[in-house]
Amino acid sequence: AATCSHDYNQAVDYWGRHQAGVITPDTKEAIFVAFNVTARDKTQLQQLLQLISQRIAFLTRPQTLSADKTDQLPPPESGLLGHNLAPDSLTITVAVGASLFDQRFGLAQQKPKKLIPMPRFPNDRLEKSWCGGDLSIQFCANSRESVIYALRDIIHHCNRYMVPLWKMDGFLPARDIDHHSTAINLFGFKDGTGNAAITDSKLMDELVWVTANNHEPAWCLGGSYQAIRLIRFNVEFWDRTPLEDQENDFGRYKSSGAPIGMKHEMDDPQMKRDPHGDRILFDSHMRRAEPRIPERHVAKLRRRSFSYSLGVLPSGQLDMGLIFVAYQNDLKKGFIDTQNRLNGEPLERYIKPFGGGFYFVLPGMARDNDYLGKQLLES
Ligand code: HEM
Repeated sequence: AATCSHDYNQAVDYWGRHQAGVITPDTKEAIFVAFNVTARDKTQLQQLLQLISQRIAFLTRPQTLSADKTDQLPPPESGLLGHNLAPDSLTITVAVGASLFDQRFGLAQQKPKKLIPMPRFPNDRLEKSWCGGDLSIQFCANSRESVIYALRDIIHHCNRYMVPLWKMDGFLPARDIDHHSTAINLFGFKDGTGNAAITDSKLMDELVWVTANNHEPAWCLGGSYQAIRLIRFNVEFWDRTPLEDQENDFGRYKSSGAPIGMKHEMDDPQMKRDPHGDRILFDSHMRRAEPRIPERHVAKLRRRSFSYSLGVLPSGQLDMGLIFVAYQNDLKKGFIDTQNRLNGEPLERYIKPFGGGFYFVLPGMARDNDYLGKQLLES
């Protein structure tokens, strides 16, 4: 008989050299929220980061709530998870935007060298209310109520010092997470096949984590640049597009995920044996993003995207698409150069980026008496 063995008590360590949620395993649910900081000076900013860090330490481990309550006061927590707080693989990842380094907190000298506000790329139609923010917080877990609980808790404890600007809910197919298969996106294609393996720590240092090689301010070591892009899909148009065109747009088969001309998802596309782009078109998403000239990982980033699905647009079309997320230790060689290679790709007929931002994921914190951003504020 089939067994359901979902372990809600599963916990992901929040401490370490790096924050969790960047190269920890994919989850079924996510929330991305950008905040503006209303703290008035550096001391209040420090209090904010300490508060967030304490909440992360609390929320990401199993807890039993104490029974004492006063009916004359608001309950201390939302109650969404009942009496036992089970983290369900919750990770909370905090990153800072370029605007945090303006004159308010005296941090201009400490700004990560490559951190800039997200520019407009040619196919973008950016909506201001979906862009930027001083902070980005990524919540990931395997159930919707777990990420909502964590978001509500953090806002409850920290709203003295920050206000939410925009929020987007994301998901990955539960069946793919449960089966450890590559998640299928809302175009029906396996998304993540070409990603560098999170188990290869040397490669993660080369692509994702800031190391001494990146010549960043010392406090940045162990951090990473986060690029978030909110990308709307025209799924009605896509669903009327012939399969061959869909597959040529990506350079991979829809059902197997194999590179065109190959059998299996993980097969090498052997682009050297296709020098004229007869098999995998030069214009395909895969070949533009990762031309493999001369080597693998021309795109120096690691993707960790989620799908989103909202309501109906004024046009009567469905509002759904991708929360594209990339982590890299060099925003230029990672997201920006890759996006510039993709500009003008045939896939653009079906996609419209409308929001997001660039942020820098703070280095990790130690298990006790530490807080995120300590190196930044005390450097
Ligand atoms: C509408 C948005 C997008 C969709 C639907 C999409 C989907 C896909 C799919 C299906 C693949 C092939 C499977 C795989 O290797 O994961 C892929 C590969 C890739 N995509 Fe995207 N993607 C989107 C946007 C982007 C953006 C904005 C970037 C970066 C700027 C990007 C970078 C890459 C890279 C680097 C690969 C790996 C290619 C390889 O290693 O062969 N994608 N994408």
